[in-house]
Amino acid sequence: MSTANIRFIGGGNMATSLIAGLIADGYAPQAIQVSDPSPERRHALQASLGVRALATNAEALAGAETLVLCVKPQLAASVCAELAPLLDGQRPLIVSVMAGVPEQTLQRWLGASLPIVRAMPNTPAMVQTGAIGLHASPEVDAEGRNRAETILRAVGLVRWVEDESHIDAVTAISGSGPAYFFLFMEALEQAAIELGLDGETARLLTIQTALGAAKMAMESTDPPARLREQVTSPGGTTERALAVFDEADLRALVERAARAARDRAVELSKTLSEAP
Ligand SMILES: NC(=O)C1=CN([C@@H]2O[C@H](COP(=O)(O)OP(=O)(O)OC[C@H]3O[C@@H](n4cnc5c(N)ncnc54)[C@H](O)[C@@H]3O)[C@@H](O)[C@H]2O)C=CC1
Ligand SMILES: O=C(O)[C@@H]1CCC=N1
Repeated sequence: MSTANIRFIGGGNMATSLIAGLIADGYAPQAIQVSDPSPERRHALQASLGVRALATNAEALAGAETLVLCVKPQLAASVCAELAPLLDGQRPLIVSVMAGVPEQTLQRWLGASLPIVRAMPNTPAMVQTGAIGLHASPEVDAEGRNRAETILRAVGLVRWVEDESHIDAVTAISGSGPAYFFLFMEALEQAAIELGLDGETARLLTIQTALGAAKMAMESTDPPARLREQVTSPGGTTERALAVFDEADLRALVERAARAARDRAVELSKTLSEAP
C-alpha cells in the first residue's frame, strides 16, 4: 500500500481499530501519527501499535496528507476551530468518521472548502472485517476518493453512498451494528447458562455460531431467509424458538431500533449544523 502519511486527531476506540487494521494490512506504523490529549491513550497507542502519539493536534496537522478526524461529535467544533488557523493553505484530505457531523458544517468550522470524505466505519475494522460507508464532498477529486477508499478498504468492506444523508442510515446499520450483534450474543450466552451449560461452553458455542452464520450468509448464494429455512425443520426445535421471536415482533423491534439510531444521527447533524 502507498506510504502517504495518515494523521489521526483523537486516538480512542475507533482510531485504535482503524490503526490496528491498517498495520495488520501492511501499512507502516511510521507513516501513522495520532494526537490525543490523554497521556494514557498516547502511551497505549505507542506501546501497542508502535505509532507516534502526539500531545497536540497542531503537530498532527503539520504536513498531513490525510487527516482522519476521530473525536466525539460534540468536540468537533472546538477541534476544527483549533485546526482552522493552522491550515495556512494546507489542503489535506479530511476523512471524518464522526457520526452526525455534516460535510458543510465541517467546512464552515474549518473555514475552507477542503476535500472531505465522510466515513462511517465500525469497530471490527480492528480485525480487518469492518463495514464502511463513504461519501465524498464535491471538492474530493478521483485521487482523493481513491486514497480514502484504499485506506478504508485495508480494514474492511467499503460501500460509497451518493447521498450524504445515507451516511446516517449506514451509522444506524453498520456503525452501531456490532453492538446489536454483541447484545444478541450476550443474550444467547446467558440463555445457554440458564439451560445448564458451563460458562466457557456457552461462550464458545455462541460465538462460533455467530461466526458460522455470518460466514454462511457471506459465502452462500442463498439469502439469509433461505438459510434460516434450512435450519428450521417442520415441527422441530428452531420453529418453536422463531415463533417466540415472532410473538415479540422482533423484525418491527429491529426496525424501530435502527430508526432510533438513524434519527439520533440526524438530530446530531441538525444540532451541530445550527451551532455557531
Ligand atoms: N466507536 C465506534 O464504534 C464508532 C465511532 N465512530 C465515531 O468515531 C468518533 C470517535 O469515537 P470513539 O473512538 O468511540 O470515541 P473515544 O472516546 O474512544 O475516542 C475519542 C478520543 O478523542 C480524544 N480527544 C478528546 N479531546 C480531544 C481533542 N481536543 N483533540 C484530540 N483528541 C481528543 C480522547 O482522549 C479519546 O481518546 C466519534 O465521532 C464516533 O461518532 C464511528 C463509527 C463507529
Ligand atoms: O454510538 C455512536 O454514536 C457511534 C457511532 C456509530 C457507533 N458508535
